[in-house]
Formats: sequence, C-alpha cells, structure tokens
Amino acid sequence: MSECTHDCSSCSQNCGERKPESMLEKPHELSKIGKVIGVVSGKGGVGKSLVTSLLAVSLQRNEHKTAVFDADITGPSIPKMFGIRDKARGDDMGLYPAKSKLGTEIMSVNLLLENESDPVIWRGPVIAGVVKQFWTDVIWNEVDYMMVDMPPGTGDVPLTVFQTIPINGIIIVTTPQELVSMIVEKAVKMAKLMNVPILGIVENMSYAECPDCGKKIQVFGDSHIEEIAKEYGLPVLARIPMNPKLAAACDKGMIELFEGDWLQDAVSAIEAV
Ligand SMILES: Nc1ncnc2c1ncn2[C@@H]1O[C@H](COP(=O)(O)OP(=O)(O)OP(=O)(O)O)[C@@H](O)[C@H]1O
Repeated sequence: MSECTHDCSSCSQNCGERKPESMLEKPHELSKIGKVIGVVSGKGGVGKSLVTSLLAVSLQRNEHKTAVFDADITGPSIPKMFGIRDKARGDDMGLYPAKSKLGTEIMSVNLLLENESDPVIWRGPVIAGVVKQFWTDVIWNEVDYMMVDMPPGTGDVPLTVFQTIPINGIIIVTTPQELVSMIVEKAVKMAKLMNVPILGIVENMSYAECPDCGKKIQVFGDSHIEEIAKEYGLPVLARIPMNPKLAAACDKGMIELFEGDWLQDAVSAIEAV
C-alpha cells in the first residue's frame, strides 16, 4: 500500500483514516439560510405542527426572518395554519416558497397538490426525494431561522431529513399521556446518532385552564416531564395548555395572531444556537 496522503477523495483504500462521507446536500445557490431547527415528536397528533408554527411566529415577532419547511409530507398542515391558499410558484431557477401574511416563508407539499385534500400516497423514497428537493430546489429568500416540521417516526423520511439538511438543533414535542420516557429516549438516541444537539422538550396539551377561576386542570393526569427531562439532561422549554383559542387559530388559518407567552424559553434556546 502506498503512503497515506490523507486525501480520501483520490484514494480507494479502506483504511482507518477514511472519514465517513457527508451526505449533506447543498441548498439552492440563491438560498440564504441561517439556523435550521427540527421539531420532532414520537407519534402523530401531539401538536408538532402547531409547536413548529408557534415557534416560527414567536421568532418572527422577535424581528427574525423565519421560514417553515414542512417535511411532514404525508400529513402537511402548516399552510392551513397560516391561512395560505396560493400554490407555490416555480420557474427555470427553482421553486419559490409561499409567504404568510407577516412574511414567514413556507414550503409544503400542500402548496404543490392540485387539491389540498388530495392524499399523498407515495412510497418512502419518493417522499424522501421531495424533502430533498425542498432543500436543494427551493429558493429560500432570506431566512434567519428555518423551522422544520419533521416527519414522524424514525423511518426513511426522517433519516433523509437528518442526512440531507444540516440541522443545528432539535426540539422534542410530547404530551403528558404519551409514553414520554420511551419517546424521549428514542429521540435522544436518534439525535446522538445523527450528531444533532437537542435543545429541549416542549410539553403540549400540558393542562387546561378553567375559564372562570383560572385553575389549572391536569387533563391527562400528572405530568412526569420534569423527571424525564432531568434523566436525559434536557431542559423543559415550554408547557403549552390545551386552549380552544389555539385550535380555532389553526382552523381559521390565523396562527400568526396567537396570544400566549409559553414559548419564551424555547425561543431563547433557539436564539442561543
Ligand atoms: N395546545 C393545544 N390546544 C388546542 N388544540 C391543539 C393544541 N395542540 C394541538 N391542537 C390541535 O390538535 C390538532 C393536531 O395538531 P398538529 O397538527 O399540530 O399535530 P401533529 O403532531 O403535527 O400531528 P400530525 O403528526 O398528525 O400532523 C390540530 O388541529 C391542533 O389545532
């Protein structure tokens, strides 16, 4: 064997010096993207898309340019929450994200489907390809913080997202009644494998507040989030109540008007990345 030049690109030997090849894709050459934050959950319906949207809106309120990359291809709900009905435009240069009323850039498969109620019945590799294209072919104009609504689970698609996009940190969304410990453990293991730091945990639907006396009701029983977070050395960044106004804001496409200060610590954690 000839002497090692430490240049793996021009050598076919499989020695201990060889570093794993990065599969990270370059974004579109006209994109300007700052930090990328993934929002994950162990299962559907815990409010991952809602938390993604609330974080984007909160960051935007702090004068940052924000974007939402809807990587939840089979359950895209971001455009509806922001009240976006326009389709995405494209030309020879690439695809352009839609803009929300207050300026958040959004790309979602729903902006490409003829009818937003059409189901996405594609196999894993096709879905993974779409996610990749949202990174490489979309011209993200100017973004300080891109929030990625991650596909659920640990299959093909989330793996592609982690391998394709340089994610700077992830936030885990759970609810009190979930098998929280197991879900947090899975997310922690996946993030470690992918070398992505976890910023912390957001507990959604944490409690309900009595509209008359303000008493907090633990609808799903006592939360164990603090102990679990401690076990994994993670901070609890927010506890969001079950709030009919939030559900209505999602349904009416008016998430940008939400009122509530639950996410301040989560926003600070993102700003510190
Ligand atoms: N804290 C909350 N208060 C009231 N409604 C909520 C709250 N969190 C979520 N919801 C409602 O629950 C529904 C599911 O939320 P969302 O789409 O964010 O979940 P998800 O985890 O992204 O689900 P999926 O993975 O299936 O897309 C939405 O209609 C949303 O309005």
